[in-house]
Amino acid sequence: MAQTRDTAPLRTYSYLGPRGTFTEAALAQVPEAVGQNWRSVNNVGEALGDVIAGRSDGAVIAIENSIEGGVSVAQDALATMPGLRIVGEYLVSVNFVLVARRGTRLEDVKVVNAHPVAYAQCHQWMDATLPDHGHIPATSNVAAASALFETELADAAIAPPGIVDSYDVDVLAEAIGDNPNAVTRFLHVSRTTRIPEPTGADKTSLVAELPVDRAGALLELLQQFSTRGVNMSLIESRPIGDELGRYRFIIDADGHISDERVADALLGVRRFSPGVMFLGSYPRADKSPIVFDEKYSDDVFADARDWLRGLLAGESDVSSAQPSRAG
Ligand SMILES: O=C(O)C(=O)Cc1ccccc1
Repeated sequence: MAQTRDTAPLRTYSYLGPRGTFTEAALAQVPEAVGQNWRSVNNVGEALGDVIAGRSDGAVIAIENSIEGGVSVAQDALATMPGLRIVGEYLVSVNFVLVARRGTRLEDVKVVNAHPVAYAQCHQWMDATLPDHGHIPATSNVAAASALFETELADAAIAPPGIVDSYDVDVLAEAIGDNPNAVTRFLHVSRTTRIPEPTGADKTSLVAELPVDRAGALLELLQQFSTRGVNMSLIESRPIGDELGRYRFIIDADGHISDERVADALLGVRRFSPGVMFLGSYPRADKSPIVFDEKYSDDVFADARDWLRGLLAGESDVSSAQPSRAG
């Protein structure tokens, strides 16, 4: 096993490769991964499988794009592979170029290699510029370009701008993404059950199923958060897959599981949902502090609990009169 100078073994992190992908740029932002062993893999399931099997200590996976929305394969993998925890999130700006083997002209491009998420983000440009093109899916943005040198099935590839540093390609068009401000959110996933310390700017992710055939069940799920003053930054449904019409919900809530209001909301979800999975509490990539109403602060929850404990212990209710809280 590889060793550092002080003989501590290097940790291994799996990422969607090969080198030069946006996922690698996200991994480069993970402080504990710097200087460690990076393992390039071909898909999200392989990266998470490495973590579960102990081949890697962590994995970085794309989870959401500002144009395309949730990366469903990553959401489904997290919801169905037990033993994983999210310990961090990172943002990477994504933009794309169209590249080809040297000498290819744009008007000769008939078939394009592209990662499906990248392809979806360039579809306006592709449809306007190459209206009759075909698409071959690639495992990653860099694999799309490298495949140009393995087969001639495609004439061009959608790739990150840095591709020119590693491959001998012509750039046929730059900035072909439909939105120049596109951002992808990546998760750092590990096997640890140790929850990162709260920072005041945290996020909690979970997956919850609804009780079947109950009117208002989704509203009731949302109420678990709203009645504790917890904002949700994401809620997305994904089919469970066993039959039509059954969904699980992927939820990101503002705050940390050690915040009383978040813990109380999780207890509510646990009581209500037939299938709930805690995915982790971790610092937000934008470091923006969570804003919440004073009546949902930790002190107010603790005060209410003390009051109840006192009543159960036979204390009089009079001494614990609390200052009134508006709202
Ligand atoms: O990491 C990459 O480069 C990928 O191929 C996955 C991807 C696809 C589109 C946007 C961000 C990440």
